[in-house]
Amino acid sequence: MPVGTTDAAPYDAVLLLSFGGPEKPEDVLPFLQNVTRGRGIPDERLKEVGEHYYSFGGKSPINDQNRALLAALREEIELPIYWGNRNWAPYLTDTLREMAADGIRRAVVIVTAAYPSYSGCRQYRENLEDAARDVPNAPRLDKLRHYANHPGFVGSFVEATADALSTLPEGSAIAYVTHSIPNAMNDTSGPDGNGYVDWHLDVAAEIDAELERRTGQTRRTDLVYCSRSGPPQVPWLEPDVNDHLEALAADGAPGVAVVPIGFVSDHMEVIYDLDTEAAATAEKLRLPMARAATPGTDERFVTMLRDLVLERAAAERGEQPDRPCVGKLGAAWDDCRHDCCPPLRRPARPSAVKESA
Ligand SMILES: CC1=C(CCC(=O)O)c2cc3nc(cc4[nH]c(cc5[nH]c(cc1n2)c(C)c5CCC(=O)O)c(CCC(=O)O)c4C)C(CCC(=O)O)=C3C
Ligand SMILES: [Fe+2]
Repeated sequence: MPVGTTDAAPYDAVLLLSFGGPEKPEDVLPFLQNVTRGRGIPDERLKEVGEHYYSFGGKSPINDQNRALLAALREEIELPIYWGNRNWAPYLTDTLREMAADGIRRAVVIVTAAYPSYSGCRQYRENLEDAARDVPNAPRLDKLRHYANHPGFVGSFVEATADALSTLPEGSAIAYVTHSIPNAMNDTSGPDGNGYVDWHLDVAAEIDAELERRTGQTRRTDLVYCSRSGPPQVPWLEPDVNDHLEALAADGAPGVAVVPIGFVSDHMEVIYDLDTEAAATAEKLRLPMARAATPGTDERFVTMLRDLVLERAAAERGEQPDRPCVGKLGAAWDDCRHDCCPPLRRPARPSAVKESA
């Protein structure tokens, strides 16, 4: 049954908030400027990342992924669902303006990033604040809890990993992959620090455990990283997926399932850094590799998002909803603390979404 307007009270809309990406070659440079403004990314790295986009015709997959997710969500949720991005059209400010014009007073925000960190959480909230400041009568906004350890998200990756392994030789390894971030950013991720790595390790352990329950087999599994950026002297989370493939090949691994648990859909990092670059590394090493699917519009993922909207609505009405989660970390907080996931080089700014003290 689709979620009706009564179940979702006090919300009168949903906002899908994403990163955004270029649609055509002329968009690539202005997009990269939006993303990296004031972040000290070396020109070399920007040129390189620009080439990743040009090699796909200047078009990122992320916007079409979000259009597909919107269509799937609209089948499940009867409230109006809006879409806005941090770094490309439809820009968040325009979306909030449209919501205000439509008379939306209070919306629940789905972010297409599942884990705590400045890049995946507070940066989205700061951009909401910046956008809301420019919009008279902007709606009140609540962001869903981090959902990486929700059974819907983990379940989707369990199936995808099982599918990938089924195409590989017996005894193949699993490489869980996420976006690298500066070590210093991980140090302050989540309310107690190290949240980015801890959450990924917990999700990986749950997928491992479920696959072991199903098959009775254990195998080598690791958490590794892609898409490192920033100046070379700044330490980022390692090992890089390509170095890891070298290590697996040297150890005689019969194959590897590459499982992008850090990504909710096929972003550029997935189709370039994994499907293009890492796949070429594996080929060179003659290491059989299969990349597991991302959640995208998988039914478990879409149903999870619907359930999280209902859960949050119930909590805001003062009820005590069930908060499904797997792993050892427990369900995430609804409202982030004002001091969690701070920016690296300046104090935390106010955020448009509710925070706890
Ligand atoms: C943790 C994390 C996620 C996952 C959470 C989430 O999904 O938000 C993520 C997602 C994404 N990152 C993306 C693209 C880029 N990220 C960059 C740069 C950076 N990412 C960082 C971290 C993350 N990024 C960081 C610490 C930087 C350094 C600069 C800075 O501190 O901000 C750069 C600049 C060039 C470069 O430096 O590589 C680009 C172009 C796209 C769009 C892809 C598409 O088009 O499909 C998506 C979904
Ligand atoms: Fe990024």
